[in-house]
Amino acid sequence: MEHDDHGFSHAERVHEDHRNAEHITSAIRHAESGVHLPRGEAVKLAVVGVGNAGCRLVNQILEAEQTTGRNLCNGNTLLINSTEPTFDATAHVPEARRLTIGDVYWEADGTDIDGDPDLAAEIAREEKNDIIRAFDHIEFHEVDGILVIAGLGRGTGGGAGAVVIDHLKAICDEPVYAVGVLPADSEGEQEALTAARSLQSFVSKADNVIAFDNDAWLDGERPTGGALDNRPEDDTADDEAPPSRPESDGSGYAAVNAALAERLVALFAAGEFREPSAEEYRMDPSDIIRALDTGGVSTIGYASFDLPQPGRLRSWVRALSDRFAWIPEPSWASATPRGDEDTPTDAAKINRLVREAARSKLTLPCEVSSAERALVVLSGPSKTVSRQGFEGGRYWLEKEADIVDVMAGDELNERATALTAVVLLSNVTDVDRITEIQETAVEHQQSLRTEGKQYGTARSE
Ligand SMILES: Nc1nc2c(ncn2[C@@H]2O[C@H](COP(=O)(O)OP(=O)(O)OP(=O)(O)O)[C@@H](O)[C@H]2O)c(=O)[nH]1
Repeated sequence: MEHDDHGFSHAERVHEDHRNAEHITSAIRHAESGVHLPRGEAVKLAVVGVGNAGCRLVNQILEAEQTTGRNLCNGNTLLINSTEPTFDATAHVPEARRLTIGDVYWEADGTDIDGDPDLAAEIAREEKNDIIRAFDHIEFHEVDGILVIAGLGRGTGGGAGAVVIDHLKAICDEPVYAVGVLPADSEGEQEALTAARSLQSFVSKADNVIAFDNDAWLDGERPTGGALDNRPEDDTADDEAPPSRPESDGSGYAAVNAALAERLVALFAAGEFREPSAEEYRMDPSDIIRALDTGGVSTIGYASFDLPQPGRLRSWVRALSDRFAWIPEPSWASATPRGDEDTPTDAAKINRLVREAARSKLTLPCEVSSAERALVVLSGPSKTVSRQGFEGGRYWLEKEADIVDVMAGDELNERATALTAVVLLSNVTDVDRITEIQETAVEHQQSLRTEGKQYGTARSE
């Protein structure tokens, strides 16, 4: 196959020209959308956890920041819950940043939110002043957006979470995104109904909702007889089994929370490492905001592989010869590739990695081609990042996965020990799990009506 001076085949050249034209369009869109993050500046988001799930996940994000050396929120955190979360679940968040709502109700007549989103929403509206005062802990001028995180299947996250988004929108100009956790099927019909309603109100209020499906993520990882499985061992009794919910300390969620936090930090804190990179390939963090501009529901894919590490002696010799040009590098120290080689194997690997990320277990499994926009971020040491492979992966996402608007950028980090691809698919519309939850919700609402029961205890919005 014939290649031009830049090593592109004809098809790749046509694609490259198209891409250059897109860069210009993208610059115009940036100017129009008012997103003006300086290149190389990572996005900073304040993270607000509402309810138990939200509080645990904020804590987990802070832990992921520590282990990865990335910085997503710069300490801008706030927890809002109707019960005091356990210390373990919030250890990384200072006490001053934890607000308890609804205790007046509890003290007056023992009323507890306990799964009731209408009551939770009413409380969050009545305690608006306390919530707004708690927002003082957030340095709004330091952040590019707010991320409200909540489980949608019960009262505090689903009901109060939506009102917290309203309060935030009323006082700040930055976009307010949400992370909404969908309940597992085994939790029951009431949780499905609450989640269906809460998802609808989150989508209408927030600028974008990144969804996480507990059903897909807990499935198969549910420890038998462990905290997540309260059901009888006989699988045939599944239909009659009572709804199961993990233990109240949330220990059964540890693995899925770690996976979600890892993805959120890898995506939003991308651009944090600012090693020199070819300008046209460097990750532009404003693209994250542009990708989320679609509104609707979004999902994240992730793939990574560990890089072979050179032995200690080899890296020491390499470091020496990098530092002092007059010290020649012995051939045995160069046994693993270095520098800017772009071998076909590298290219194929990177291309595969991008595909794997898009085909990986998404935070919300969906039909990838139903996404309106996509953003791919590749992160790793420069010697492992094959530009050709990355372009191939991006090309695949556009053509094979049939997504019209794909943004891409790399983040070179010489200290990384793994090569990572993160894919954000925004405004996905073909999602089986959401359809399933909506169907269960409709059936449950009908059966409640037939039985003459009321949903929730407080007035609805
Ligand atoms: N991934 C994940 N999901 C969770 C976790 N805790 C709860 N959930 C999910 O989130 C939903 C809401 O649960 P909680 O956060 O405990 O409830 P809440 O929002 O505090 O509401 P109330 O219990 O009514 O006060 C549940 O239906 C679960 O699907 C968690 O730590 N991780």
